[in-house]
Amino acid sequence: MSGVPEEEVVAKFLDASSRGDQAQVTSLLSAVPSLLERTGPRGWTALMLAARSGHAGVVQTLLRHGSDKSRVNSSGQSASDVAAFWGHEHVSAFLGDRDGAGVENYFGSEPLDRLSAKRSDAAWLEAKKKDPASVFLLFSDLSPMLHRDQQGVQHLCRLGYEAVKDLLEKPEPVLVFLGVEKRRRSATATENPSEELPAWFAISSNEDEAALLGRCPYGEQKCSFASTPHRDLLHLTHEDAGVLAPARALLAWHQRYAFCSTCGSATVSEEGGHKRSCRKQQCPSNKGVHNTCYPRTDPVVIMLVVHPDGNQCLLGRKSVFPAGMFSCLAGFIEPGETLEAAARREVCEESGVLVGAVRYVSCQPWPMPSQLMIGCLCIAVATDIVVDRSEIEEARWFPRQQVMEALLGAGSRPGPVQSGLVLPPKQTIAHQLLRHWISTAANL
Ligand SMILES: NC(=O)C1=CN([C@@H]2O[C@H](COP(=O)(O)OP(=O)(O)OC[C@H]3O[C@@H](n4cnc5c(N)ncnc54)[C@H](OP(=O)(O)O)[C@@H]3O)[C@@H](O)[C@H]2O)C=CC1
Ligand SMILES: [Mg+2]
Ligand SMILES: [Mg+2]
Ligand SMILES: [Mg+2]
Ligand SMILES: [Zn+2]
Repeated sequence: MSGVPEEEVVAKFLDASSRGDQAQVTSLLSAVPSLLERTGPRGWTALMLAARSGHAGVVQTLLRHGSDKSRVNSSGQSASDVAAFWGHEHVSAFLGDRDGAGVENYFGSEPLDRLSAKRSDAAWLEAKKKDPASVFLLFSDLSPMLHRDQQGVQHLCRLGYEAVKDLLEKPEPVLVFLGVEKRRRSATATENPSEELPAWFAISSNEDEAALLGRCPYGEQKCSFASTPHRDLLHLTHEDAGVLAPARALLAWHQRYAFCSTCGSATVSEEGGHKRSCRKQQCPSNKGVHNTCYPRTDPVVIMLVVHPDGNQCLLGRKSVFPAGMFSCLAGFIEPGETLEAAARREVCEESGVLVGAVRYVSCQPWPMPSQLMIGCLCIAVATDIVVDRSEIEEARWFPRQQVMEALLGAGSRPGPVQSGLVLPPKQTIAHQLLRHWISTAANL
């Protein structure tokens, strides 16, 4: 390799990575290992270039040689961001700092098969309740029993039938059938049908918390009930968060809908805890199309509003936020309103900014108590800010660079917080919308 100008070798190496020429990448790397972290224009590494074109083999070779996958280009995009933007999911999965492989938003994973057809099969549900393989999640006032493993990771406590048997025997226990474990990927034709796989239930009890902790299979000392849901429930694994979201939302609904909102009579839990019907047979709520018997999901639109110059975004802060924290604007969708209209209305009400195009990005169940956060990217058409102080304390346009620096400090990757801006944690869709904007703006 001697005699060849170094810049020429770098260009050759980056070009081979972007074309997917694995043989040339390997041979250049064995001659000049320091090529691995050399960059081309706008801070692109070989790993980012290979990821952009979906060259899985080259990406793996570069990772094997120790390429740093957390590195970002001059626009703050990692190789994983670039692969995801170009739709190379298989590449972004193993580059993944995207926790929960393929699941974008916390609370959005679906580890259980809901098996909704079985909710009305009372005999099957009864047998499943007594099945020693069934799993029960125990809640006290909407807080799940949690335990911390040796690595400090928090999990939902999985209790067996024997540990909750007496609670199930009480009159009308608050019990919800969540579903059965999903079949393993290696499923064969001879494998058990879904009905035979372990079932999961959520049960709520108003017994003393200390007494409930005594039922924990991992030992009382290691268990606790979450005390601050907005904080404590954001540190579970993606799988547990995906089970918790429907469980908590359903239990919260049972807690608040003990009486019929049409006639005031008592309601009774049916269909594995997925319906509460009025006991009075003639009640209008028991006829035709109605929505008083079914669990609630309240749609909320959450927006990242981008300035027409493409380089700033609008963020607001409520007075209850920690110092320096700003987040995306959000608001409940009202009856008879499209999500686009709700996005425009809420942004205008809270900040005075006018929005044109609205594009859906992704959504997040938010079980505090049962919202569905519908995440959008919006383009502003008028940028003057007039804040509605009853909802928001302050709203501001933030430059892209400042958001990028704050994101690097917000937990998903190590990095100094120099920007003075604090963003919500990565478990929130607000954070993911900001990441989406940074990773899909120009320079890809
Ligand atoms: N996951 C995430 O990233 C984020 C989640 N969120 C969540 O989104 C939700 C909504 O955001 P927010 O900005 O507060 O909403 P809005 O801007 O619509 O304002 C909230 C106000 O709406 C009223 N309200 C409460 N419940 C409903 C309902 N079901 N339908 C219509 N109006 C209602 C309340 O008024 P009153 O109290 O006067 O009755 C409340 O003060 C919150 O629960 C918040 O936790 C918000 C931002 C980020
Ligand atoms: Mg509002
Ligand atoms: Mg709001
Ligand atoms: Mg509102
Ligand atoms: Zn009724």
